[in-house]
Amino acid sequence: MSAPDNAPSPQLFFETINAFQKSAALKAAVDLNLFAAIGDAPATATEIAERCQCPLRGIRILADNLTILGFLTKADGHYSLTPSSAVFLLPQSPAYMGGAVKFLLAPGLTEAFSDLASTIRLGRLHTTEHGTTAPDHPAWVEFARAMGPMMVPTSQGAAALLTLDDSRDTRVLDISSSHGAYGIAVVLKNPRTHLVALDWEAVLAVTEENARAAGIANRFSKIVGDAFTVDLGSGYDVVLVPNFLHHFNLEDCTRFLKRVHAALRPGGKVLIVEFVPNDDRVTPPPAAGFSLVMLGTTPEGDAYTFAEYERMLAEAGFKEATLHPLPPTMQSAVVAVA
Ligand SMILES: Nc1ncnc2c1ncn2[C@@H]1O[C@H](CSCC[C@H]([NH3+])C(=O)O)[C@@H](O)[C@H]1O
Repeated sequence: MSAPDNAPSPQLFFETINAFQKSAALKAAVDLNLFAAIGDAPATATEIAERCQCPLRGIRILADNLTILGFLTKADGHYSLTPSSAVFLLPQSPAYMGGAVKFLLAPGLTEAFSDLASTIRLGRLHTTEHGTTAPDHPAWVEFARAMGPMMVPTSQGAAALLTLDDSRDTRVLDISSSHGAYGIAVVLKNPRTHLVALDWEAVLAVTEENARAAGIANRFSKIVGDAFTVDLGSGYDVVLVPNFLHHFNLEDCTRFLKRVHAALRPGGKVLIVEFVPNDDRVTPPPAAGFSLVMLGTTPEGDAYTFAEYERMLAEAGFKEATLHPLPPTMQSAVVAVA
């Protein structure tokens, strides 16, 4: 006789309280280069241990655990990569995400979650005053180096939403350019477009490196400094605002969007990329869950709904706000006209 679906179970408690062990196992596999050690041919624990130059016991237990988690499959004592692991966890893959481990599990970030109760009770971060919104926060250089490959599908989806006039020279401003993936994707699609990238100085060095590698160095310039106060310039055809607004409160986002409106030419577009939960704020889980990241790492950030973006954009002077999910990613674009 099987238990009814709603029978009390401690399973969720154990899965959640031990979730840090899943992160630790995946981080160990990336650190030990275990996915590359398997590659495209099934391998035994002994073979993997030899290739990783580790004692057998740890590799066998780790490989079994990664199989339980769904990163590997196991048949007849041989481990293989799943299609997703081959795409995202083999270092030679263009979509390799192993580098993101450095940012996502950086001590500063995990520490921010070490006493969430205090953060909630105090109504401010328990570790630092400004969290990741501090000027020149060093985590953003790590982010720019580590997260670029993860942003490629989202940036291409976002670029596909924009049609730029190819009968004249056009200009795009990328706010919080970081790795540069968003601005570069637009410029690569539009041969007469010039990219202006804005971020902190040390981060812009990474943007510039990536712009050069993408072959657009001659259509690239920078604005260094605080996006809330630095001169943004004017007459842009498009302003990209990817993953920036969620760090701030609604009033500051609206104030910022007014600046963006003033920087666009009439009829120009703002394209925001964000985690956009439904009005219930609990679905879809990946987008809705992002607000916890902002609770842990910023003083006032949040994941805003489309209705909230519509209000902020209208107040800032924009019209025709539309929402565009960017599958297969968990993010959406909000586009509006100046
Ligand atoms: N006040 C600020 N002025 C300029 N850049 C900022 C500011 N606050 C945060 N940033 C940058 O905003 C970025 C946030 S992460 C988002 C990066 C990129 N747009 C993406 O979608 O992947 C980081 O690169 C920070 O350095």
